Amino acid sequence: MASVQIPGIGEPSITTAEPEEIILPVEEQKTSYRVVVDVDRQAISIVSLRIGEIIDDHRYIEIQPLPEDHYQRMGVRVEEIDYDENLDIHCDICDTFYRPFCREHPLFSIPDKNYLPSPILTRARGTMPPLFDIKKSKIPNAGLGVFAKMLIPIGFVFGPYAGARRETDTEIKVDGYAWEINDKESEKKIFIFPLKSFQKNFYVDGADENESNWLRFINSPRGEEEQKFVGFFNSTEKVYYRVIMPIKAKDELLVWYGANFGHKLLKAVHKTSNVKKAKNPFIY
Ligand SMILES: C[S@@+](CC[C@H](N)C(=O)[O-])C[C@H]1O[C@@H](n2cnc3c(N)ncnc32)[C@H](O)[C@@H]1O
Repeated sequence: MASVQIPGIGEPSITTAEPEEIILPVEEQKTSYRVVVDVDRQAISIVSLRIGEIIDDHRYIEIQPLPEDHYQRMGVRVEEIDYDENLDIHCDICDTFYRPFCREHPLFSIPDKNYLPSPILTRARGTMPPLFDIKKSKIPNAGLGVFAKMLIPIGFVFGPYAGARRETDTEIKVDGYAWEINDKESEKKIFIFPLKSFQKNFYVDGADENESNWLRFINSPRGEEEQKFVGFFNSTEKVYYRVIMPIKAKDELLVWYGANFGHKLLKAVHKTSNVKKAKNPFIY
């Protein structure tokens, strides 16, 4: 799976922190690291193995080895008092803050499927990784939705959301397919690393299936119990979707659309707005 990368390792735009200099005791220098799915926790994890030690393949499904220098660039723990929403992430599994992200439970990016232009398959459908199906949503009147074919663990990241760039909202013709990228006061909880300001607001509009990718088929949850997936920005001004609770095979993927549109949709369609506020800087 050479094309799969851990954000911050393969993609410096997400986490470009200078590594803290960590001097390991001689014993620990003989350690090797593996990126795995931890089947018990249903999450992406890193396991460390001493020389000669064998991975517990009842509990872990190995994805790829992790070079020592990459491991050293992963996050360090920060106290809640030092927490900076622009630099740090809250790991939901450890319930601890890390800069820039958790050393044991990193994010793991799953790329879109390569799309070969075709008259019978739109770009949006053709970019969907083989882990999913598109079919009628289980939410009444919500149209199509995306369903998992297998367990999707905590820590998987999909994206970026693809679409046509729109400079103003008046250019958006269909409601519900455009992400607004901005740095307004009201949308402060954006993960920006390194710190920088966006030049101006713009929109990524996925309404057209031939200008977007499969993420445009993902619906919004009706309440907290359905919220397993969140959208977040990074310094590349792109929107990614991140799994925060395991998604079981056959479950529909539902992503919280953000404070503005998400609540508007819930109020308009389901007469509720019961979605949890989380302390993660990626969630806004
Ligand atoms: C990003 S699209 C999702 C894909 C869409 N269902 C389709 O078939 O193309 C967002 C639109 O889906 C519908 N939708 C998403 N979540 C919904 C929900 N919880 N309840 C009702 N409609 C929803 C709304 O029409 C919304 O504008």
